[in-house]
Amino acid sequence: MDKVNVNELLEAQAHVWNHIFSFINSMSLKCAVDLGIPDIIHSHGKPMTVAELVAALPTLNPTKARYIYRLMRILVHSGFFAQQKLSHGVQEDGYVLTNASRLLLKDNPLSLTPFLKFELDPILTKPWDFLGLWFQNNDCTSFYTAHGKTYWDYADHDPNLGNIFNEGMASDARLVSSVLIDKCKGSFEGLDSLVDVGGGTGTLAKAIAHAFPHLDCTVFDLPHVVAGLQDSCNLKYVGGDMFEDVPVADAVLLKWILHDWNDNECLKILKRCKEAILNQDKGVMIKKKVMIIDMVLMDNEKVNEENSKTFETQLFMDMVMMAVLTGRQRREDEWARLFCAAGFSHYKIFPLLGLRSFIEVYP
Ligand SMILES: C[S@@+](CC[C@H](N)C(=O)[O-])C[C@H]1O[C@@H](n2cnc3c(N)ncnc32)[C@H](O)[C@@H]1O
Ligand SMILES: COc1c(-c2ccc(O)c(O)c2)oc2cc(O)cc(O)c2c1=O
Repeated sequence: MDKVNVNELLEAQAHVWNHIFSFINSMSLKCAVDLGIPDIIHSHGKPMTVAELVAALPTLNPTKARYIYRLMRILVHSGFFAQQKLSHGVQEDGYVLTNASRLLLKDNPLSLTPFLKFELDPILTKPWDFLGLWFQNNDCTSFYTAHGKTYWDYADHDPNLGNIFNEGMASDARLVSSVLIDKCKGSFEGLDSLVDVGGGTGTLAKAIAHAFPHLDCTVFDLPHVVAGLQDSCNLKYVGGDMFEDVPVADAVLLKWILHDWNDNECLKILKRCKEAILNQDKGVMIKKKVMIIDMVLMDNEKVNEENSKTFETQLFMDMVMMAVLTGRQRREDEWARLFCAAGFSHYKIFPLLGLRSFIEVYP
């Protein structure tokens, strides 16, 4: 302690405090979404004063009205709302949306609210309280330590969790599909068939089938996930287990699948995918491939001030995969080892999806 000067001591204290309270950012955001604040400001159509906001909150207890500006103050700080002058010459400010809060509007087709609701549901946040204990016991995940059962057993007895999960995944798939179809069009051209392995309820495959009407698309997921879902012209649902067998196609898509699983499990999945594309007897005209949408974890040495928030978010997701499932995020060298071990010859990474990349892997 002697060697640390007073400024350094106080800076260190501030750093520790900031991290002690960081969860308040997530929870304040969840609170604003629970109260419907982004939609209320959006419907107002012009900068909204705190008094107008308070008056428009349908379920607000009147004794809490005087606290709303404090909730808004932290959310302005974290970039979810901004303040603008009401009009020329008027002193008072009103709240407006930012690009981030526009992504939380209920009617935005790309809304991330379902993903927020899934990730911040108490069932998913409880495991964080048990992380320390998990490091000291034999449990497979901190989710198990918190709840006494795996995520899958929990979901079996709580259908609501399955619904929140599917809606969260579908909301992400909507955003990704809009970017993918725009930026990676060329990757789908020339293919006759595609299977989306672990495709959930089919949000991504539906968008691809719509954008490429000549492409036969299959959504492949566990039988209970696809049960009762309706096929349409160039889209069909198939139930099964990706560790056993994957339907044949020119290309296999794996979005947010491999990060759920450990290396041995990924190897099994990738081998089944390779068999699926090689069993499609089409000669050499079509370049068969496995298409992966997942994170490529940044190398430590490449992290700088500009990209440090992106790296932090990637690390958050890596921790989520550790706490809830047995998966992980992987660096490029870790991906390359997996592809090689599964018998693929080469790969290309297209860093076009923000935190995630589009990776093509060739047999
Ligand atoms: C993280 S979700 C990803 C869903 C979708 N690809 C997306 O990104 O929106 C993982 C998906 O894998 C499916 N899944 C898990 N185990 C599976 C298995 N053995 N065979 C096929 N699908 C499986 C789950 O049901 C779930 O829909
Ligand atoms: C709760 O588990 C999470 C999954 C998941 C659930 C069920 C399955 O059969 C899976 O294969 C995966 O997936 C994700 C994916 C994410 O990108 C973030 C998550 O928090 C989760 C889960 O928590």
